[in-house]
Amino acid sequence: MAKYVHSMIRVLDEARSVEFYDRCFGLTVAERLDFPDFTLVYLSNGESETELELTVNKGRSDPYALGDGYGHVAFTVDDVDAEHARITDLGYAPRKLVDFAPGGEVIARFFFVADPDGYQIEVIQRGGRYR
Ligand SMILES: C[C@@H](O)C(=O)SC[C@H](NC(=O)CC[C@H](N)C(=O)O)C(=O)NCC(=O)O
Ligand code: NI
Repeated sequence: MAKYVHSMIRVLDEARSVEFYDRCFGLTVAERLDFPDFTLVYLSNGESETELELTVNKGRSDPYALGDGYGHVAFTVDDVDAEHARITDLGYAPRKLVDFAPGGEVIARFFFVADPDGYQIEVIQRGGRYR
């Protein structure tokens, strides 16, 4: 049985990204592997076994092309309305809250917020199918 362990995104500024994921989602650095050309930073909330891996290519300053393939990384929260207000107060400008009902019935309430490199992060109300 394969075990899902992480997703990786490439970021330009390690400190900026670590601060964003800590302030918005309580992720902290579980492991940091530094090499001559790049650094791998593994973020965890200390409970979930899955991590977010940040790759920092040293000397890279031009923004990554995220393309039209990348969608989002998702978190669930206890109170999505309160988190929307809190992340707004932090100055990260989340998009509006959505009651997502593609077939007429609401299947999720969520919002998106862009991380410092432009990766969209989905924040979903916990409950229903989202434990
Ligand atoms: C250890 C494991 O979690 C990894 O993800 S290492 C994968 C490896 N990463 C790198 O070489 C980092 C620097 C590279 N310039 C990059 O930006 O990825 C790798 O094979 N990366 C290629 C990839 O497509 O992920
Ligand atoms: Ni990896």
